[in-house]
Amino acid sequence: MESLTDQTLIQAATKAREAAYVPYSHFAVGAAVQVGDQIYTGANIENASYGLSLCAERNAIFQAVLAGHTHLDKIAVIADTKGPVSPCGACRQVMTEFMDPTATVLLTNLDGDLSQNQLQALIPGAFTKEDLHD
Ligand SMILES: O=c1ccn([C@H]2C[C@H](O)[C@@H](CO)O2)c(=O)[nH]1
Ligand SMILES: [Zn+2]
Repeated sequence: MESLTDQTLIQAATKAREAAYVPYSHFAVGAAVQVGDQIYTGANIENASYGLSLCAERNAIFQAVLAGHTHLDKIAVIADTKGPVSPCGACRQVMTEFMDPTATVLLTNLDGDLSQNQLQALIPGAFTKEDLHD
């Protein structure tokens, strides 16, 4: 089995983005999580009560978790932004729960601008379960 390429993961995020429900912001985001040779996808889903909206990244991550995976290898995120899309703080924190600090976060846009990051660079000093209790 050939290993899954970054382009394949980005394509999955791009396809997932088409299902975004964004009647308020009109800002569609797609995300795809890699676990081994499997891919779980998500898009942002908004609500008339704006604060209940959920980002693409968390929808994709939670799909993977619901399928039984709590250790995720990689995530790709795409939106129609000037440069590579920037995940919100909540999503960076949720990535921290299920990905290694050195795991790759691929951020891109519809023009193909791509930034490849280690998660730890996107959320320095992240709060983790190690910070709980003593
Ligand atoms: O990385 C991001 C940034 C924003 N959004 C969503 C939240 C909201 O639905 C819309 C505008 O903020 O985009 C994401 O899904 N991911
Ligand atoms: Zn977010």
